[in-house]
Amino acid sequence: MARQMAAWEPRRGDPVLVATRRPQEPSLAARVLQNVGRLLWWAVRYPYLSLPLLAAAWIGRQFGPLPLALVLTVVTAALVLWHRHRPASFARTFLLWRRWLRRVQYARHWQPAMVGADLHDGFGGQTQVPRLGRVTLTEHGERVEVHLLHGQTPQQFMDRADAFAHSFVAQRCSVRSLGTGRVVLAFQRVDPLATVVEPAPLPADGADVDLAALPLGLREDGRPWTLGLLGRHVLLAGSAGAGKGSFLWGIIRALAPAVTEGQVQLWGVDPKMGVELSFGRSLFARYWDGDATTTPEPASDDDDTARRRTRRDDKPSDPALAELAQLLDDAVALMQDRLRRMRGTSRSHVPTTAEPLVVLVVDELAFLTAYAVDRDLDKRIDRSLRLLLSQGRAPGVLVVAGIQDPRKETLPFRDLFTFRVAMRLVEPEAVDLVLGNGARLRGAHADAIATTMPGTAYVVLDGEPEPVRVRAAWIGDDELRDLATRYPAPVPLRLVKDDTGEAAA
Ligand SMILES: Nc1ncnc2c1ncn2[C@@H]1O[C@H](COP(=O)(O)OP(=O)(O)OP(=O)(O)O)[C@@H](O)[C@H]1O
Repeated sequence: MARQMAAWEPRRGDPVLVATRRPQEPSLAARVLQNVGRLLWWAVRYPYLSLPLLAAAWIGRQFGPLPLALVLTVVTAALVLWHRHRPASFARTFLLWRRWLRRVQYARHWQPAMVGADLHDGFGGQTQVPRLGRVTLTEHGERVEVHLLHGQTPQQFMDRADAFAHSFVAQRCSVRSLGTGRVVLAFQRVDPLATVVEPAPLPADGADVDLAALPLGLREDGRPWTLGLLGRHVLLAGSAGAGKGSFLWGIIRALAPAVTEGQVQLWGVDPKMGVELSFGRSLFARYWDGDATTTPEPASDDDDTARRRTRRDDKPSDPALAELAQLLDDAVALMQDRLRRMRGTSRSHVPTTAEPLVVLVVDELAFLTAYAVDRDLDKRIDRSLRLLLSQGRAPGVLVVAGIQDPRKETLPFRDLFTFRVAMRLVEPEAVDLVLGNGARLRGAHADAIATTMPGTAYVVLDGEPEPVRVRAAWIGDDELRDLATRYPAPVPLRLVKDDTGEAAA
C-alpha cells in the first residue's frame, strides 16, 4: 500500500484535494455589529413591537423608572378596559392594525415579486407592475386583490401561484379571477389540513342524517366539508395509498344512523376479497367480495387485452363473478321498477323506510370495468353499471366508487359520475381527467399532494369557482368495528355468501 501511494502521480481527471483553511471565528466586534444589524432589521420589520419598546425606553431614560411604570400601567389598564367594555371596537381596531401591517409587508415586496414573476411592463421607460389592491385577513392567511396591467390575463397569475407563495413566504397561494381586470391571490399561512382530521359526531336519529350535507372532513379554509349525496354518483380517484378508504368509510359512517333505521340501504362490492369493506359487513344489505379464484392479477397496459383474452378462453365463466353480475342486475331491476312507478307522478325519489336510498359502494371499480374474466359476465356487469350511472340518480340508486387509475381505458364511463374527488394522482394529466378540463390550472394540484397527507383531495364544489382542497376525516379500525355493531342494516336482503362460503337467503 505504501509503495502504491509513493508511486501515485496525479493525472488529468483524477479528483484533486484542495487544502482549505478553517474559516476564522468572527471577531467580537464583528459579532456585535452583526447582532446590532439583526436588531435593527428586526425593529424595521416588526414596527408594532419595536415602536412601543422604543417609546418605553425613551420615557425610562427621560423621566426615570417610576414614570415609566406608571405609563405602562395606565396603557395596559386602558387596553384591558377597552377590550372588556368595547370588545367589538377593540377587535376591529386590532384587526385594522394587523391588516395595515400586512399591507405594508406586501407593499414592501410587491415590486420585486412581480418583476421576478415576469408580470411587469416596461412602458415609457418605467417599470410598471400590477397594482396591489385591498388586503384582507382570513382565518388562515390573507386575500390580496390585484389590478392587472393592460394586456394581462388572470391565467398568467394562475400560472405563477407557486412563485407568489414562495415570494410572500406562504404555504400555498391560489388565484381567482374577480372579473373586470382584477384577480385575488389567496395566501395560506396555516394549513388546517396538516393534521389528521377528526370525524364529526353522528346524529342520534337516522332521520337527522342530512343526505344533502354529509360531514366528511375539513376544507382548506378550515370550514367543515360536507358532501351532498342526493342525486349524485361519486367517484373517488386516487393512486394506491391515497386514502380512498377514508372517503368511502366517511360516506358509509355518515349514512350509518339512517342505514340502521332503514332510510338508506348500502350494497357493498369489494373485489379485494373484503379487505376494505368486510369490517362493516353488517351495515350492508347486499355484499360481495369475490374470492381468490375470481380475482385476476392486475395487468399492465400493454398486456391487458391479451391477458383478458387468455383468461376468458381459459375460464369461460365464474360462479363468484356471476353472483356479482346478479347483484348489479338486481340493483338495475330495483331502479327500473322505481322508474316505472315514478312515471308521471314524480321526478325524483324521496328516501323512506319503505323505499330507501340505495347506495352501491364499490371499492375498486377497475375490477368491474377492466379486469373481468368472462365475456358474457363482463358485458352484463358493464351494461348494469352504465344503466345505474345513467338512470339511477332520480330513483335513488346511487353509486359511490373508488378507482386508482381514472383513464378512459380503465373507466370508460367516468363522465357519468356527477361528483368526482381527485386524491393524490400519479400524473398531472390525470387531474383534468377526474375534475374536468382546466382544473389543474385553476389550482387542483392533486399530483402534488404529499404522500404524508393521505385522505387529502381536490373537489369542485357548488358555487365555488375554483377547486377546493379537502381532507377526509380519519376513521380507525376500532371505530369501524363499533360502527358495524351499532348500526347494522335492519333486514339484510340477501348475502351473496356467508362466512362459511355458502349462499344465504
Ligand atoms: N383521512 C386520512 N387521514 C389520515 N390518514 C389516512 C387517511 N386516509 C388514509 N390514511 C392512511 O393512509 C393509508 C392508506 O389509506 P387507504 O388504504 O385508504 O388508501 P387507498 O387509497 O384505499 O389505497 P389502495 O388503493 O391501495 O387500497 C391508511 O392505512 C392510513 O394509515
